Amino acid sequence: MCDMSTTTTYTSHTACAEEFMQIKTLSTMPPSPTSPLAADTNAAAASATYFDFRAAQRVPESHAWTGLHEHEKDAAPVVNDDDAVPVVDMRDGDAAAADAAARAAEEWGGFLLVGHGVDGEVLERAEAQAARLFALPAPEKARAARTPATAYPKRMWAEGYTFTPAAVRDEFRRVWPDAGDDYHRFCSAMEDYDAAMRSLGERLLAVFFKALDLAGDGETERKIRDTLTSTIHLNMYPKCPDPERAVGLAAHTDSGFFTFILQSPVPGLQLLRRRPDRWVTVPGTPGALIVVVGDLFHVLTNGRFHSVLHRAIVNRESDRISMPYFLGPPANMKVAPLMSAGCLGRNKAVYRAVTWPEYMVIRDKLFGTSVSALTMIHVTEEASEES
Ligand SMILES: O=C(O)CCC(=O)C(=O)O
Ligand SMILES: [Fe+2]
Repeated sequence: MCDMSTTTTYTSHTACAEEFMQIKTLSTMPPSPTSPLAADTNAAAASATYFDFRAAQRVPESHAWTGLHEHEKDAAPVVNDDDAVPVVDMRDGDAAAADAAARAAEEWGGFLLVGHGVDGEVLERAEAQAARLFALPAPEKARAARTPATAYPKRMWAEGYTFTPAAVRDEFRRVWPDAGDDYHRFCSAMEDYDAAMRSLGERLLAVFFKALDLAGDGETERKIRDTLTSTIHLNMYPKCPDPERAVGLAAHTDSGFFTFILQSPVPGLQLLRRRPDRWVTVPGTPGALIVVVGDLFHVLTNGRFHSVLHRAIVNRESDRISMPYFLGPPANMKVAPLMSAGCLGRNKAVYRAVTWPEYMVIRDKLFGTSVSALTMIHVTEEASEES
């Protein structure tokens, strides 16, 4: 539990009110893969539950999902119509990038980020090292692997790791106890990836603040920027003999502020586009990073930026690796709508202040239902009038 006496709030929050449009949740939200707070990397458990995807000739019942492809657009990446995933180019200049980011975060909750200036060599090395890790023999790589989420009725077609960047050297000594060259190469690639993503996160935060017309509020921005916490996922979705029956990662929203996803050129990430609801595949764009808005950013922006349901599908031909980098607040920080966030016509905060751990408790309780945890911290008009 967190000590409320040390809890601080980003802003005071008076309200912005307008009915929050509840996202139609198609599936449940995972308690663990998207939460830095619930990562279980228990070595014995991971080894005991290891499933050998490479040997699988078919998708067993334990991994067979139904109702996965119930939407109009499940097919190939869409590149040139209304369902083309928006692109934000940081080379376009602050104002244009902020405009594009605002539109994308409002309408989609995610976008492709290009012109971000991150050294391609850092990204390639991180990806190559992740691929080397996944190529290790099962007993070795399983020692630091995440255990499959048991809350789901079925297992996903994926394996992976969850760690905070500061813990990478401790965590991966379990895979490489001799701390030899492979270990050092891996760790330094992850540390460089962390440094690059953190600094990009700080730059994107400035773009978002401009997008929200908050560029003048340097103090709040600084407070958020200086306390950002981060978590890395390494996800591997092996090629699958029957991709229609399997899911790489079930539909969920990320719980923190925002996520950068480095994906190999093999596409697989889908964003839920709303009204009418349909899944849109994000194209595998070399050099681009995918940005996904999370629930606590949805709260911070009073629902103006939209936390997007997303999922990963698998395919028959190729393995796919993704490396999400999650940014969020520290555990003791209360997150509340920013008072002046140009709240889409709202003049009241529609969410109450929560810390990340408090929010995760609510999310976990709702797991398996179709109710979004955001609705549980939604403030009714009466309640906000009283406060
Ligand atoms: O693999 C992907 O592209 C998505 C991963 C993801 O959404 C997550 O780890 O939360
Ligand atoms: Fe996610």
